[in-house]
Order: sequence, then structure tokens, then C-alpha cells
Amino acid sequence: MSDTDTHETETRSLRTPIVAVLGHVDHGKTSLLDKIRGSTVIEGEAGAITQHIGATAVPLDVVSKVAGKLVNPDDFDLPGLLFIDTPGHHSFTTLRSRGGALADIAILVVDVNDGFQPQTVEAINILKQSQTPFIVAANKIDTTPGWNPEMDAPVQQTYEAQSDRARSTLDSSLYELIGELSDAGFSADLYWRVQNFQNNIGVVPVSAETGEGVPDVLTVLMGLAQRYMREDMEIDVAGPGAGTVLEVKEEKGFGTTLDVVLYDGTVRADETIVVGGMNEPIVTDVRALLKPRPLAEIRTEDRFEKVDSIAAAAGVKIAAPNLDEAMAGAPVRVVRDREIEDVIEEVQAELAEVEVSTQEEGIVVKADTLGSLEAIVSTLEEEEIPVMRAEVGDVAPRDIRFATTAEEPKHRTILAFNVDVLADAADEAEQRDIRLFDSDVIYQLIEEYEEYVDEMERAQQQTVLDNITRPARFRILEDHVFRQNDPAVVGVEIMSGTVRNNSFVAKFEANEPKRVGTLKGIQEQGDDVDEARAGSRVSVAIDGPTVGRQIDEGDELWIELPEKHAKILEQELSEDIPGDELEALRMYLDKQRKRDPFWGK
Ligand SMILES: Nc1nc2c(ncn2[C@@H]2O[C@H](COP(=O)(O)OP(=O)(O)OP(=O)(O)O)[C@@H](O)[C@H]2O)c(=O)[nH]1
Repeated sequence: MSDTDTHETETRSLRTPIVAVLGHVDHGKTSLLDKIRGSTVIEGEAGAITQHIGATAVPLDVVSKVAGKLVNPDDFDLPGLLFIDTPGHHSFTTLRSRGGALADIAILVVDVNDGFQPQTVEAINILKQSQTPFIVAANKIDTTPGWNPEMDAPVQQTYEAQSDRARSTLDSSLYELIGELSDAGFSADLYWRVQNFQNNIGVVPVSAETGEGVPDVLTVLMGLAQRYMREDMEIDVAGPGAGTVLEVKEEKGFGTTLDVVLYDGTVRADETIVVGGMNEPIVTDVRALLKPRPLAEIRTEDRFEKVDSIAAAAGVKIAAPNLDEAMAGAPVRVVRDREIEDVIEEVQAELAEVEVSTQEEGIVVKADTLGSLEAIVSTLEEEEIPVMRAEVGDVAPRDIRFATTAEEPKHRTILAFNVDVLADAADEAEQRDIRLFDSDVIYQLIEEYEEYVDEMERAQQQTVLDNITRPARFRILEDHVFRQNDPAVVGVEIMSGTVRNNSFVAKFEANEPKRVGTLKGIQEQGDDVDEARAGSRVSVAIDGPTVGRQIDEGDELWIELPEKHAKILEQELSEDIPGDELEALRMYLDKQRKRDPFWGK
């Protein structure tokens, strides 16, 4: 970054890096965040950490106090760390900025006993996609058998103090985890062995319960940010603010408000802002900028305190008119001295960057935020599931009506992520036979849909198989003619396939099947049956031919296959029919194609 093009009016400054916490359910995301906040409250003087809307700021001096000798504040000029309060990759994907992830760094929490779980993999993929640097917190080390905790200690100190047995148990869990990271395409190691954090992921053993390793987590985050992100943290702090909507919330006395994470510039209490809306960008004037009141004053009537302005990086609540259609995950921009049209265009361009491509045929997806919508649609794309409409918002009757326009039955489906299904929409879905899936876990939503499609396809195939003529080859046994005609009754051996009653019987003459009659009865060991499988010997009644004329002892007979059925069997069902039946089909096709190479194609 050069200083030569810096405008004179600019006030360059380093902002706080934004940190997000991701990981599988119950691996300890919330506990770790609470521990970081809790220990910093204790260690720092009152008010040292500041509660923002949706985020917590931990200033550098607090980080260094907690981290003790691990951190030398003189090595750093970044002001601290801003932790997003809502953990989970859902909020991570929601939080975007200018096309990328809003979080500058992430902590991937993995239960050291549990290792990789589905949401760990999902989180890793999201981090990979957004190219967000991260560290791995190998959490719950205190549950290692024989562990002797030393509250809030740096991890190497407490590790050295453990028994050999506890150490080696922990080691093997850690190495397993490092192996899993490597399988996922990341070279990783215990953080104190990592030289280059750009190529290697640092693993920090930690306990959110005892605080062991928490100093290390803060140190590594701070070091990573300082070393690799410092330049990106340089902003014009007095410039027009830019941020991302974290949540759209109804707030008593303020109407609809926006919880915003500001990552650039400043927003003032009287400014005009542009916000991404469901239909078009919303232009509105800030009515109030709100911060949470300090903990000590939480009992007062209003939970919020009005401020005149707020600078990045920070979490803030914005009260303004006309915010009903604002979307979580959408950009927010302060207009200041720019043309409103230009800012609207900027917001539109950023919204257009959300890569949600739809097709003419496919399913309908509804999600609560732009980021989650993008994450779902990209996963669906990987799974080759086409999407016909992808929108932010609750499932409404018009979505149901739209879903009915899908041609394929398996696409007459709505996947709803973290949104409500309006009551009349649920009714309409039932009436119109539209399947609704809802979940707040992406992989579950998609897995459920795929299972449904599999089930549906199996059922469809079964119906097709039930209604299609199936090939079979059989032979009239010598000395087993029980009746010459009307109908002819003969003993046969079935060589391949399944012979069914009421099918047409054919005999090949010069590679051309000639229909000789209809199966009008099958007897197996004296009992009437509807069908008989390959390998069995049965007597059959064939209506039509006379033994000694159209058919004879030793003749090879076939169930006559309509050309259309032969084609479906070969092209679509060849994997679903038994091997001997497939063999009969191939032989039948070979004979036909000697005469007509395109038969059944
Ligand atoms: N012994 C021990 N228990 C822990 C630790 N971290 C978390 N737990 C426990 O594990 C459980 C899950 O922790 P949470 O922090 O709620 O996990 P989470 O990942 O935030 O879970 P969700 O918010 O449901 O996704 C809780 O019962 C915690 O008390 C740890 O380091 N050691």
C-alpha cells in the first residue's frame, strides 16, 4: 500500500480484525467465546472489553494481560480483536463484505475427543471457499483421562505439568486431528511448531471449561492478524461507513432496526444510508445509532444507549424508517458527500455478486440471509441439483405456486433454511402436493432432500418395472408334451429371466421373433402360479400353437418383448434387473439387431 495516493482529508487508521467462531454442534463454540469474554472481564479493568451489538471487542492491552508473557504489546499496532457474538458457520456465511467474508480470521472449534464431524467439514469448506485464514481450537483437553487442570494457564505450561499417560492420550487425539486436517487438504501442526501460518494451520489445544490454552488462542489470533492482515486493516476511519447487516430486528420503541457490523469508515446519527433490500436498495435516514448499555447499567429501562457516531470495526444497531424489506447479509453504505445513485449502484453491484444462479427447471430455495442462500445454492450446484428460484424470506403461498411449475416431480420441492413457513403456504403446499423441507443445518437439508429423491426414484422404477414386459428364455423339454393344442400344454425349463402368465410367446425364425401364442397358465409341481424364475421346470399352457407345427419338443421360446420396453430395459433399467434377465435381454437384442441394427435404440 502506498501513501502517495492518499487524499489529504483521509485519516488512515488500523481497524480491529473481525473474528468468527465456527465448528460442529456442541464442540464448544459458545463456551469458548464466553470464556474469552469472561476471562477478559476478570483480567482487564472494568470496561476494558466493550460489548457491541452482535460483537465483543477485546482491546490489545487486555489480550496481552490475558496472554501474559506470550504477547508483547510492543510487537503489535492493531488495536485488538472483535469477536462476532453469534458462533456457527451460519452467521459466518451471512456476514459478507464486498464479496468476501466479513470475518478476517476464524477459529474452527473441534472437540479433541470427537474429531471431525459433518459441520466441521462444512465449516472447513466454507473457510476454504472464502479463503479465510483460521486456527483450529482443539477443545476440551481437560476431559483427557487423568488431566490435572491449571486454570487459565498457557497450554504448554499445563501440558508439561501433566502425567505421561495424560500427555500421551492427548497427543494421540491431537495427531488424529492433525491427520484429519491433512485429509481435508490442510497442512497443520501444533501452533508452536508452525513457522509459516500462511501455509500451515496452527492447532491450539484448549479448554473452554478451565481456560487452559485461552491465552494461546488470543496470542495466535493476534499474531496472525498482525503478521498477515495488517495492510487489509488499514482504513480511512473518518470516511463514509460500510457494513453488513447481521440481523433485521423489531425493537420496542424503534420499529424495525438493523444490527450492523461496520468494517469500514464511520456512520453518524443523521446520515443517509443505502441498504440492500429484498426488491431494491432502500434509501433511508438514520434516526438513531444504538449501543448496548454497559453491563453495570443493564437494569435501566432501555437496553440501548444513543451515540452520535461510530467507527469501524464495530457492531451497532441502526434505527431508521422503511427497513422492513432489509435483508440479513446485505450491504449498508453511508452516502455522505457522494451521489445517492452511485451508492445505490454500489449496493446493487455487491448484491449481484452473490452468486446465486438459477435455471428454468429445478427446486425452490428460501433462506434467511443472502450468505446462507449463496452457501446452499453452491452446495446444491456441487450435488448437481438444479435450482429454479432462490430467495431470501419466509416460504409464502406464491413460492408454492411457483414450485408447481417444475416439470419433474422431484423438483416440486421447497428447501427452507432457517425461515418460517407461513400457515397458508403450508396448506397450499399440501393441496398442491409440494414437498417442503426445513432445517437450520445445510447438510441436513440437502441430505434429506437427496434421500427423498432416491426413495422417489426407487418407487418410480418399481412402477416402471411392474408395468414393463421382461425378457425370458425357455425351452420345451423332450417327452413333456401333455396336450397338442387348445391350449398346448408342455413342460419347459426356464433358462433365464422370469416367465409371467398372460405374456406373448415368440420363437425366433431367422433372427426374427414370430409370435406363436399367449401364456395362459403356469403350473409348478401341480400348483397354479403367476410366474416362474430362471432355473425352474414348470408346465405351461400356450394358447395358439399346435405342438408339432408352430412349436416342437426341444424348441427355444421367448417372451415377446415390445421394442419400446426393450429400449427402456437396456437404457434405463439394466442395473436394476437380475443378471440372468439381463443376459436374456442381451441375447434377444443381439438376434433382433442382426436383422435391424437399430432395433430398440
Ligand atoms: N469439559 C469440557 N466441556 C466443555 C468444553 N467446552 C464446552 N464444553 C461443554 O460442551 C457442551 C457444548 O458446549 P457449547 O459451547 O454449547 O457448544 P457449541 O459448539 O456452542 O454448541 P451449539 O451452540 O449448540 O452449536 C456444553 O455442555 C459445554 O459445557 C471444554 O473445554 N471442556
